[in-house]
Amino acid sequence: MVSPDTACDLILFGAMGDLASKKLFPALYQLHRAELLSPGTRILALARRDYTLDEARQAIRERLSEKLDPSEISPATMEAFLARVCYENFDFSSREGYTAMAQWRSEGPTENTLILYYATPPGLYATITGHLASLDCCDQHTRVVVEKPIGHDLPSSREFNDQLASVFREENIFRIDHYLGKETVQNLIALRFANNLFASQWDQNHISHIEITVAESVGIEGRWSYFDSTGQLRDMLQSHLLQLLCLLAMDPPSDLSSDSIRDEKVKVLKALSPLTQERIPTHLVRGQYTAGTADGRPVPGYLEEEGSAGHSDTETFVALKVEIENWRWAGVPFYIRTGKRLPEKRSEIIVHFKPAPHYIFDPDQKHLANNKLIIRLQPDEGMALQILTKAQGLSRGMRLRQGPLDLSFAKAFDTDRIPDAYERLLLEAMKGNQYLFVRRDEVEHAWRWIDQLLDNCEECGAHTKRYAAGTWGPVASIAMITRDDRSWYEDA
Ligand SMILES: NC(=O)C1=CN([C@@H]2O[C@H](COP(=O)(O)OP(=O)(O)OC[C@H]3O[C@@H](n4cnc5c(N)ncnc54)[C@H](OP(=O)(O)O)[C@@H]3O)[C@@H](O)[C@H]2O)C=CC1
Ligand SMILES: O=C1O[C@H](COP(=O)(O)O)[C@@H](O)[C@H](O)[C@H]1O
Repeated sequence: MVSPDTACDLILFGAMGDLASKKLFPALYQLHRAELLSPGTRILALARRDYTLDEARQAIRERLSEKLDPSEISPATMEAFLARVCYENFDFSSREGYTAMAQWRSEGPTENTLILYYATPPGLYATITGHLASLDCCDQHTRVVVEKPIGHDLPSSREFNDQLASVFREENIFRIDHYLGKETVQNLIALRFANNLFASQWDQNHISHIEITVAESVGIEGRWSYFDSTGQLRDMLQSHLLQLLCLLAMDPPSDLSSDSIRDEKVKVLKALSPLTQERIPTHLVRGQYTAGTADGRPVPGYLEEEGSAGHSDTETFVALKVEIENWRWAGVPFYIRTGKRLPEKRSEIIVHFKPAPHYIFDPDQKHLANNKLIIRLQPDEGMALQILTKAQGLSRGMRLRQGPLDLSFAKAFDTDRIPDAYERLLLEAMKGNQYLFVRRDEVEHAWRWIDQLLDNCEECGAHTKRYAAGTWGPVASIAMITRDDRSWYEDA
């Protein structure tokens, strides 16, 4: 837990945007409510709209009321939280406005740690950094929190990382991948390295293959122009899915320090087998949704979404087979898929263990033979280990039955609420702990792998395939895994 003594001056660039309304202010409010913010912590909200301080606080109050459960709001707590918040409006691209920010900073205690949070459209990150540098607003202790995407490809991410490095020290740069803040994602470290049962079985001797599914039922939610120039590969695979893969596949770090964990993740990224042009037809499926249904309602196709240009080959779904070229994982495929407008919001990892070396039961039950560990990241956070037992009853002989050892975190630990990822991430940034943030070399190795994949797709003229909203992606995704005599978990 963070010491509430760590007083910070948190400056939020883009404080009236979607991310700030949906995630950042609710997370800050929850930290305040849990008394995890130091009494001395101050928040400066910056945006373009011309609000007075009262209007800005009212806007934040309304957004919090929409977002939080009524039981979490008390007028006294809300007012005490809002009293921490100041507001300034200016255009971040013009130098002048930054003086108001510097003024606010100079009015507070100088010992407060300065944290700058970039929650603006990514096109503004470089401009803001440039102004902060030229106005001498930062010192060697200033921290910066940067939302994804960090660049659009390897060259642009390097350029931006170089610029950040010219102003901030790497140990003060907090690159967000909000999946790392999710409790269930952090639990991968506990599961793997606190339980020798799993630690000793976590390799190609015992595991046949692993599935990672991050499915969303939403479409692109009014972000057509951002999404169309990005796509699911860059938006989700380059960041969240590769991070999940790293946490699943990395070797044990020698301790829990930021660098020990990140060193191990980098080794995985370096060992990813390239998706060459020869492999693209069998190892990669990209899809784009057409009209269909979501939660029982008809929904438009990607090309009919608001803001659409009417034509595009951008993928809203991707499925791929990834191999890791090292001793631990040789010959173990990782099947990964993620998409918009799938039947439900569900993120889960399925670890398929190999069958026992010698099989003595009815041959007609051999299909049951593999143990599976199902890690539910969201919703119904928890995990289940599918094991084989004897089917109960006198008439059944030695028949096998598969059943789960099921652990639902909410039920087992009587958790009333699981903290949102941003609560954890803001807390760690205030503490100065980087283990849940992405280091420069991780971002760049991830881009290197994604760039070659996209280049190879283009070279071999691979196009996106269509799937109806409300289905599990193009049929080619099922064919990809069926070719290996396997199936995606929900089809099993
Ligand atoms: N929204 C989400 O769920 C997620 C967002 N992100 C990332 O977070 C970042 C912010 O996204 P999001 O909140 O959706 O963006 P929005 O477009 O909703 O918000 C942008 C904010 O920046 C302000 N702003 C924009 N241009 C200027 C300018 N020239 N001068 C001053 N203020 C400006 C806006 O001010 P005003 O409102 O006054 O115009 C607004 O407060 C992006 O990098 C995005 O990729 C990452 C993960 C999820
Ligand atoms: O970063 C992003 O993540 C969200 C999905 O996050 P989740 O926590 O709801 O699983 C995704 O919708 C968005 O496109 C992407 O930019």
